[in-house]
Amino acid sequence: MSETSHETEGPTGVVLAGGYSRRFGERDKALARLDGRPLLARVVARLAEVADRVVVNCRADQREAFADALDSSAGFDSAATPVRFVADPVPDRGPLFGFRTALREVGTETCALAACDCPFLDPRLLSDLAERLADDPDADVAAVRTGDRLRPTQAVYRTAAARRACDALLDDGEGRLSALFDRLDARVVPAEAVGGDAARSLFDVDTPADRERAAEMLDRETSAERGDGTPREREPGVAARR
Ligand SMILES: Nc1nc2c(ncn2[C@@H]2O[C@H](COP(=O)(O)OP(=O)(O)OP(=O)(O)O)[C@@H](O)[C@H]2O)c(=O)[nH]1
Repeated sequence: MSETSHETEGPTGVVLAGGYSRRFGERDKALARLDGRPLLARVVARLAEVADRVVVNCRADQREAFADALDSSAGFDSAATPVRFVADPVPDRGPLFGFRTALREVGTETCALAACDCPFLDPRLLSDLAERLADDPDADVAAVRTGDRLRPTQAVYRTAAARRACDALLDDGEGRLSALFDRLDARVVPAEAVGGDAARSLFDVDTPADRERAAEMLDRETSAERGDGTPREREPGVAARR
């Protein structure tokens, strides 16, 4: 590992959470609970395993409920990993706009981007990507490829390059996060080769049925764990609260 300061400084975690959860229905999926804990709290706690600080990008009207959700069930040490909220100046402009908003609050050379709806986000995947990015000075982002699809969330970016790319894309009227790969040099890692469990990590909750599926995934694991006496799922490296 290089001794240079930018490579020893951890990435900032960025959570996109400003969507309207339309497929989820009446409720904000970021606050939907899985085994008693809001999805947002699960994602922030997992990001805190690899990030020294976390920026949560959301709408102004979500902020209070999100702060309450993290206070009551964060499952991580908020003194060790400070969380800042940054609200989109205009709501509903899409995740790329949200990422640009969040990037304004990022002071580290790199950042790890995640969506709020991936309750099984795997810190091992992000730390693997962070290492690969540090090892490749020509790359702007290290990202997972599943099949022929590059994944813009659960990717680690060089902050300055990501800012420039967001600005240029938004100026061109582009709103898709995946368009970042048109502008950035990506170090691409196939899902089969990346650290951690990529399929599980990338599982996202869009609908109530997805939340049920996530609950079943947890239950199945719990039953399997009971067989060998291992305790119920907890955030990696963090003692279970509640
Ligand atoms: N800041 C911001 N984040 C967004 C916006 N739209 C989506 N996101 C976030 O981007 C991530 C992926 O988006 P989706 O899974 O489509 O979430 P969503 O837009 O809330 O859900 P649907 O309304 O069902 O599409 C989620 O973490 C969202 O919170 C937006 O307009 N602004």
